Amino acid sequence: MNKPILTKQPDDIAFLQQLELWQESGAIRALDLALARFIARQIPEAECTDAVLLAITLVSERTAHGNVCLDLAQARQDPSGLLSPIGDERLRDLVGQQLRSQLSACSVTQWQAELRQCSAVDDLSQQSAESHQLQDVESHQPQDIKSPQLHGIDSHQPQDIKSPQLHGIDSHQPQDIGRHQRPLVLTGSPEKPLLYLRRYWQYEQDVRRGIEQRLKPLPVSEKLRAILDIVFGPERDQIQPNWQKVACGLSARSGFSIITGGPGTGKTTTVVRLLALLQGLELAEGHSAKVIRLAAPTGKAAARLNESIAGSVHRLNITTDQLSQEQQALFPGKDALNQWQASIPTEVSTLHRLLGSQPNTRHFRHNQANPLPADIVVIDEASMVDIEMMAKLMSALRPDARLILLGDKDQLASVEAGSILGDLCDQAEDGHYSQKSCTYVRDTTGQLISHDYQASPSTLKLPRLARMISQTTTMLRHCYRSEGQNLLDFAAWVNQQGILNFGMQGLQRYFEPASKELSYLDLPIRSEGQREWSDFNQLIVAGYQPYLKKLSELEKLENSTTQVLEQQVFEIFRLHKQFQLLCAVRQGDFGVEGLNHRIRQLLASRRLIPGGEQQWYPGRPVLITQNDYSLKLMNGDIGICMQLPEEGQAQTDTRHFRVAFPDGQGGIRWVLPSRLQGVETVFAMTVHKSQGSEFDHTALILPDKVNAVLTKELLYTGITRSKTRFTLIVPEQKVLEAALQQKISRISGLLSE
Ligand SMILES: Nc1ncnc2c1ncn2[C@@H]1O[C@H](COP(=O)(O)OP(=O)(O)OP(=O)(O)O)[C@@H](O)[C@H]1O
Repeated sequence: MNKPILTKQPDDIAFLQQLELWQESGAIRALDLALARFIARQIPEAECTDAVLLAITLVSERTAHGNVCLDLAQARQDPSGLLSPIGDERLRDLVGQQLRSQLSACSVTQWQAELRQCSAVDDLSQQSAESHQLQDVESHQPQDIKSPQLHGIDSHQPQDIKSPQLHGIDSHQPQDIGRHQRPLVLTGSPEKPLLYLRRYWQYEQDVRRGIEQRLKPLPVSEKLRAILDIVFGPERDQIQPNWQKVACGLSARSGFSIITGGPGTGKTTTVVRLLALLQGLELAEGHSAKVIRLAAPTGKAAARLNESIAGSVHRLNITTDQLSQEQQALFPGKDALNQWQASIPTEVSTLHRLLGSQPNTRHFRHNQANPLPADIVVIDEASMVDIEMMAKLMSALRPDARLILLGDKDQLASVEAGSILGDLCDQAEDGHYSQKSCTYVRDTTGQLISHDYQASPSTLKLPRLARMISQTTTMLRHCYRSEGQNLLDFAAWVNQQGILNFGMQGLQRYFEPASKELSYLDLPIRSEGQREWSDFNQLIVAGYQPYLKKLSELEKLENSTTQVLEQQVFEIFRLHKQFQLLCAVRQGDFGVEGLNHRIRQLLASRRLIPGGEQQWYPGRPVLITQNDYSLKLMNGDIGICMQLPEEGQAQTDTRHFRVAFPDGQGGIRWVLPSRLQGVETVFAMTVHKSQGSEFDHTALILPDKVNAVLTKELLYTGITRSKTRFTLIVPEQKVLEAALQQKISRISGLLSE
């Protein structure tokens, strides 16, 4: 049955003209409009309703803001969060009013019905759970999603949307678009209908499948308790339950597990003990050790885990005389213990490197066809992993490989779409452990999970997958850090949105009287509307002076050996890590761009760095913004420009700039500035970019206007980048108040029934 070939021109469609205005106002991207136009060309006129085009535009626009899909009911009920903020007030009102009138023009039921009728939409919403499952399997066939044409739409490259291949679809009959090639997927329940761009739907399916196939409880050896006792040593603290032990027990019986917790709760310590437990179980049974791979989403996070995991493995040091006779029988002799300890890896790579990223493609060397040769994979800082990367990781794992995710669920979600760790840990606070899990934990770890964390009637209301994931998730609840307690208490207050109960007085409690750990700076407006920056300047100079002073000594170094030089450079990096200014936004006087400029001028005026406008100068700290495999530099790495004597010519005056980067293996990598492509000055850094890093003292400056990116998660992430001191810089108190009340809400269907 052939439908007529289309003759309509998108320019004839009044709603598309309205969308042009939306794009000009900044409410949607050119890409969102291009997608709506493209699909309008492909589908019969009768299907091309305003409601359909609106849904396409919104789902595309929402993914740019971190959402995996569009919840139609929620969009209709609360349109305030839809579309990007519009600067021009008149346009804001006009576009807002147009959006509201479009949304109120049809009910959610009608909206779904029109989408179902549309040949660009693959309707999975009415399928039974069983056929849904079948669909998952079917849709996994490579031709569904791997065709370059569809990657064109999905990968959001406008030029691909106009690719001849896609026009090819246009010039043929639209009904020829196979169901599995339709660019949109409608799913969810009648109460929560979800519309996806197919690529994101597929990613979510891959992640779900990867988790589900690992949730079946694994057999657990009866030696578990004995080995766990060796790994943890004699119980010193009386905190009950010891959540670290609970985490090891729950993770040991599942192919998928999550260990979450705030700063200093012992995530790294616990994962080292867990890996020791898993390897110990293998070795005690006479099997060979498992292949373990450790990874983190950025170079910086990988380097930090590298450091802390090496320390934790070292502290694990188990000796024969510590063991009882029964325990010695499991690991007879020093060699067996050495072999056990050596089986725990300390090398951490980035996730991209682990999967084998290939230049200029979204594909990785390791995938379903060429799985990663690993039995156990640990991913740290998992909150930073977006849905695409998680899906690629799941596809690259062997079906029998264990996956362990570590991270702080309360931190900012990934920059790209998805908030996987947050979604998976949504219920972690309350535990929801079943009776079976509690009995298992008691029998294998000796820990008693109190009633507060056991399953309750509310557990039954959770989706099935959420209930299952709760049984393999542990939230570490005790902080073992000896310093910065006041700072962590404040972070917890921000995270729990204390402002809703205690107002701003609740916040003052932490800052008054000013403690060494927490300080508060405002930037009052003095004369002629000018702000008073003197306290800020003092803070910045005090923060950056130590490393810059040390750097100036370096320039005077002559005849030094490489070793001495490197020691000096490490000292410069140590001093540099003492302080970091963080910003919430990029643009404006209070954003990264304005503040980098201001700080450069300030430091030059104090003769701490050279004046002038040259791009490179000694003391310039830089952040790598894109992976560069040839230089072995990863997104997030920080380097410092230095002026050094040329190697072998120390006594001459020939001096050159080099950018120094710690190589993560105890050495320094020197790079010519001209070779660095994606770098930016980092006197000021966004909170997003600071994820995975830690500094002794961080100062977080807020902008002077309320902004959608200001959320409690952003504040929490900024505060927890500090080890010992935190300074909050607030030009306008109402902006802080708004940020404390705002929560990130990202739409996904990961845990939907
Ligand atoms: N059970 C414990 N008993 C005593 N000290 C502990 C315990 N667990 C962790 N620690 C100590 O607490 C500190 C923080 O531990 P760890 O680095 O494992 O935490 P983390 O959650 O990974 O921290 P971060 O948030 O900084 O990544 C370390 O000094 C560690 O030695």
